[in-house]
Amino acid sequence: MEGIPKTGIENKQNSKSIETLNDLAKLVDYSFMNTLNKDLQSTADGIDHNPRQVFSGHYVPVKPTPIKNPKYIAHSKNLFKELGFANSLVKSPDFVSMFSGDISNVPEPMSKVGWACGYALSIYGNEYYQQCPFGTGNGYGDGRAVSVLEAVINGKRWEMQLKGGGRTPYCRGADGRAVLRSSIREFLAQEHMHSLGVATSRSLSLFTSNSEKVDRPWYSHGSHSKDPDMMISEDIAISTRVAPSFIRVGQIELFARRARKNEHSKAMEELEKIVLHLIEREYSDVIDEKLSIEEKVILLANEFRSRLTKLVANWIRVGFCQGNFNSDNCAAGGYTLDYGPFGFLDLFDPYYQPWSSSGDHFSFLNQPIAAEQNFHMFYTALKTLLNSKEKYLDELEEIRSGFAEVMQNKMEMMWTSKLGLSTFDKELFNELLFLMVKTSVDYTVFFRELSNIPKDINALKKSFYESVLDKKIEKRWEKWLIKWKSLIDTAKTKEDLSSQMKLVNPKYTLREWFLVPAYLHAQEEDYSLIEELQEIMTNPYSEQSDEINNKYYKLKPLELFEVGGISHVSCSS
Ligand SMILES: Nc1ncnc2c1ncn2[C@@H]1O[C@H](COP(=O)(O)OP(=O)(O)OP(=O)(O)O)[C@@H](O)[C@H]1O
Ligand SMILES: [Mg+2]
Repeated sequence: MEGIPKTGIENKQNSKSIETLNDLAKLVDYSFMNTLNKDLQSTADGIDHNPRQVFSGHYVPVKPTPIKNPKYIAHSKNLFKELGFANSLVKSPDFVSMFSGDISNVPEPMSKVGWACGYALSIYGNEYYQQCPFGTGNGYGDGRAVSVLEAVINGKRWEMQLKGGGRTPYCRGADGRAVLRSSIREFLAQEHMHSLGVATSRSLSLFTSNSEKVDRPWYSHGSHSKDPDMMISEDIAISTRVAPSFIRVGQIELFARRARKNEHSKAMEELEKIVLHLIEREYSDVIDEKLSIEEKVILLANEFRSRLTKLVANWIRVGFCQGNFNSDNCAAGGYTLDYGPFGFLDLFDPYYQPWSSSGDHFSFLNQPIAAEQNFHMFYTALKTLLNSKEKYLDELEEIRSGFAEVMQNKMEMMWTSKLGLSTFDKELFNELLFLMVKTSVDYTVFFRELSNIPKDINALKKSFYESVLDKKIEKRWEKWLIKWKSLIDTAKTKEDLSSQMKLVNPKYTLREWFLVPAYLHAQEEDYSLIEELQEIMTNPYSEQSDEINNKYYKLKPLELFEVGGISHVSCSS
């Protein structure tokens, strides 16, 4: 299992557990402030909450806006343990203040001002400027995400970022807030993905406000409408997410676009600085500091290609669809970022897409292509740094043009492991795809049942949404199973193979219809379902109690298909 790729910092443990904010303050390290540029127009106090253009610099000092009357909802016990945080820390008044947005009284040397970053947007390989209210791209970036801390904890560098932390210059006139519903989804999903062994940003804590609400478009009960059909008033929340950095492909693009257009005298220097920063934060274990910038760029492209292809193959392995895989939602460290209109598959559908506004671009089995489009934008940005040096341009081009093949290999390896085989069998796989679509199969239940190495197709029928099978299709399933059995690794005992497959095919995934009651109850101040889901979904490969099995290992009820807010969403807020 792997989480976020290692940062290469020596794995030094904290000398003692972190019980107070003062203990945490001793570990802070804002070294990026020495190497990156601050926006020159900003003032040091960070009271900079109105939308405006940010023309240069890598970050803008921003003071987060606290939520009123913060109330604890959840924290990740797993991440707390990894960081060496005592569980009692989460309820201490100074921790609650800080991670609900009030950093005005944090202990020295913690910064009393946070920061937000600008980034560009490309959708499916096309540069966009329209989403910026000024039409220039200078007003787009972290509109509601404010980082508040960087620290080296247990030998790893972590950045902590409030999502929903109030307006920043990039807010585009919006409120800078996140609602409780979407914050619960993101909070649970990040830790679930980590437990599934998929690289991701992590969840630290989640606080809601006891008294502040905002209006958001949403669906009326049982609505089949594609877009929300009403406005609702929702509680707001701040969740804190944690990663080695939050640099996005879009961020590298922003500086490359400025350099390409020679927008100001430091544009090229700022591009180089952000790329070196990315390498330092996310790739220092594989890229030697002493190499030339060109050599570093080549290694970076190669390693990011490797991480991104692995990431997307992993998404497909666990049935995850990111939903809005634009370049600004694509972390340059190669992990999952932005759990907005994401979804876990119930019914297997290659075109499954939880975000009703995206068409097929970001649909389930198109994610490798969407990733390639983001990689193309990353490549285009990096090219700007190679100073027309042919040798390096050729190498970079080769990495770019090899993306599809590397992706295909990773996909084949992934399917091979899901099927418990040692080599990829195209014919067997294509027939399975056909049958899964034809029979309307539940993706998670099917692969988990297959992991039991059933003697006939009866056990697999548990995963079929189709209750009556066409005779011809039934015969094809039987034939398929016989062929599959003839190909599985006979050197292994049935038990060994089954255990191996169960480590690849999760039993429990965070389906949207599990999340809906959890956030609805939370709106009534009942957080028990959040706790229950947290427990179950951080052990997704384990066999759990019969009660949990009956409740969470099952097909999606038919009446929930095509219902707005359950089967699709139109925005993430
Ligand atoms: N309520 C809001 N107030 C201000 N800015 C917002 C708000 N909602 C979204 N944004 C900004 O709009 C852009 C696009 O939104 P998107 O849904 O991709 O992001 P998000 O879920 O807020 O962000 P992230 O990618 O940081 O997880 C982002 O730059 C985001 O910061
Ligand atoms: Mg986003």
